[in-house]
Amino acid sequence: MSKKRLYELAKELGLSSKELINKAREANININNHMSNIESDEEKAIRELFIKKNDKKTDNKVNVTVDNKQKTALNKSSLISKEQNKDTAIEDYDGDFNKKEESKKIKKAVPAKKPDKPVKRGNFRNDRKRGRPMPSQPVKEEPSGPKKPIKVGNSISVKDLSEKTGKTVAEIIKKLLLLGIVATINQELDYDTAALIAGEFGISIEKAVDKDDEELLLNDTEDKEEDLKPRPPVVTIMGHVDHGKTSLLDAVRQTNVIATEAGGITQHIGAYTVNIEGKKIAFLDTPGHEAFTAMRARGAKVTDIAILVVAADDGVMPQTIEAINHAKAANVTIIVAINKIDKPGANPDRVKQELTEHGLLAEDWGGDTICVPVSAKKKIGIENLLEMVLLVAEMQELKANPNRKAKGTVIEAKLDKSRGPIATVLVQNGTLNVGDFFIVGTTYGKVRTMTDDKGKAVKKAGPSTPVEITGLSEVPDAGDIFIIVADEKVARQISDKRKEKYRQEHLQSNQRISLDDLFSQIQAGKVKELNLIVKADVQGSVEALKQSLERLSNDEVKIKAIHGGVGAITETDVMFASASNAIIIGFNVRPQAAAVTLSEKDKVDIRLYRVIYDAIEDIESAMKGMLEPEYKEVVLGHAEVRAIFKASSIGTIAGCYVTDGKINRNNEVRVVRDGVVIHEGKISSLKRFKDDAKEVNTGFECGISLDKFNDIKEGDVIESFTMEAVPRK
Ligand SMILES: Nc1nc2c(ncn2[C@@H]2O[C@H](COP(=O)(O)OP(=O)(O)OP(=O)(O)O)[C@@H](O)[C@H]2O)c(=O)[nH]1
Repeated sequence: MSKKRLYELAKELGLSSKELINKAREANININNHMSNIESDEEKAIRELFIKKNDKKTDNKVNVTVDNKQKTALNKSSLISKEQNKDTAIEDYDGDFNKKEESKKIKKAVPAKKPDKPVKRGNFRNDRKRGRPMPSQPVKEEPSGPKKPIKVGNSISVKDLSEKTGKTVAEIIKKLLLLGIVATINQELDYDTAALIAGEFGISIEKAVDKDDEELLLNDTEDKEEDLKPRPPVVTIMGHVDHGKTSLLDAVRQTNVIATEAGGITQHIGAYTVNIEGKKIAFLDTPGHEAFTAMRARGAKVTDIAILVVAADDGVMPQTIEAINHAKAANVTIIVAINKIDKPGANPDRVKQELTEHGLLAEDWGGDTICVPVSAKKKIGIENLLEMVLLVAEMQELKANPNRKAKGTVIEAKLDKSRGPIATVLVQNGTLNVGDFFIVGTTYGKVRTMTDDKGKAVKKAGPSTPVEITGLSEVPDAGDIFIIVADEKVARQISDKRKEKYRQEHLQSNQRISLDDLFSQIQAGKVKELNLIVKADVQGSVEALKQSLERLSNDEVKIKAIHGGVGAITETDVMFASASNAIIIGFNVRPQAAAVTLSEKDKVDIRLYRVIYDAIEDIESAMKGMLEPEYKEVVLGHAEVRAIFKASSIGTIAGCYVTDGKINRNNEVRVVRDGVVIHEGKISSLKRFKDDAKEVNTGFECGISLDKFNDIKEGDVIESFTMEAVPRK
């Protein structure tokens, strides 16, 4: 008799695998995971155990706890074994209420589940970034002012300082006036000024980390266990090139479209949701581990499950291994889809064999990695794969609280000509509503419209739902965290704070490159690279400019267009330029007012053009200065040493006669004795009689002293010269 898998038995009993494992463990039947095989006597014991338990429950008049999930399992199990289902599942669970009542009672019964079953949830997995508890409240002030130091971030408004210190606004403004600062109630004071003013009142001040302010503003609270509801899993598809990632994504999407809404036109918004017998799975649409890792690098944790596609005719390849490592590093469960099983050369066992070398042991070989044979092309095994995804998701007990302000991650973002900045956001917790104010990265906005992956306008989006939104003030980056805030003021405040922080962190003071003084900066700093940010009215111009400008690079100066985009020059562009010491080139676009202000503050050079050629020519000529110029020595004149005077205070003074050209005090000189250069250096003093002279011309006498050189003799020739840069071609 073939052994039964635990999850199969769970299905039959209408339980989650996790519940069954827990129950089995109570009875000392040791089972590792939902894929474990169960001996027939164990199966019997479990059945008995469960039936007994259940009878007890019915006796005690406790509602049987079958949630929707289990109900689906019940229904599904009927496909497998209708008879058994009748015998065990329905009768055992339904106890004394009739079938019609079932769904109503089932729903009602859910909350009773917890107290009824004190099962320890050891491996509770939760991918949401949990909000930290609120920082302690600001110190309560006594009328005389607080004893403990008050916390102030990088800046604080006069009003807030008044509140924190317990002093009136007038008192603070008066103190400021005494310091020569004319301030208004809403004026932001920097930390040092705030500290000074507080000090005047005998109140000490402490630097608060910016985050504290932000956390207070975000007012993010941790969800209570009882508020958490199951949420759909979020899945990423990874694998080696050509193993069928895109085909599989399409196959999954099509399976769903045919099953649920025939003819529905799907939109590519970066993610989509599939519906499998009432249960949802969210798929991220960008295949490959690069996108996954780029997101993770930005601190975003989006994926719950990774489907690793391995072509059955090709086996484990370098990117398969990479994908395994990336998924493991992110602690994401891997399900293997052995693809292309329709091909004549397909060898699933070889794939499994190769996977063992990378720490993935197939479950039918005794391990716990689910491997599903599929053909993306022939649409074989897709539903089975999706069922496995749901099974793993169930084990993970993924949960979120739909009844709170939404929080999520940007999956994709772009600038749309007519609609402005657009982002696809995956809601990870809470529910997103049209009209919500949000902060995302350094930018903010208000959800104006929301569209789902079927192109349908929606008003709400719950956990694990991807939606495309409009109403952003700028285009965010993929991986940016998206958080709903109380109102526009808070959104703007946090955005300002983040922008300022970003600016502070990336500001390399006095190292700004500008086209005008590029040359001298290069000389001083030996800069060999010119970073450009290119903004233009249309994508075509962006690309054309980027390419033409980068083509100006040569061996000595590299031109790098580090960023290109369509639309006005924004504050973010200036920040980016500031951070990367770049020059902004605008073609047929204007900078926004805030961008101009910031560029002046941060000394970011913005160049605006209406003709591409002008832009190229400008950079080209700046580059000529930028190149380390070739130097040529130019001799300016000679003077003959005719007498030597020693002065204790100055040292040796050479009495000279300028024979040709001129001697300029600021130019370099060399001392030539019998045709040999014995010294090169600077003039320390040049005099005509008693007076200092700047320059002495041919035919005149003068007194010359040299800097750090006294060994000068009668008959020496002092040659004045300069180095002149020769612009390169
Ligand atoms: N016979 C067969 N061919 C398949 C199957 N799945 C994908 N292919 C083919 O394999 C090739 C690569 O498939 P893609 O889906 O583009 O693979 P990918 O992994 O997305 O490739 P990249 O996007 O280049 O990384 C295509 O020619 C597909 O038609 C399958 O199940 N059976």
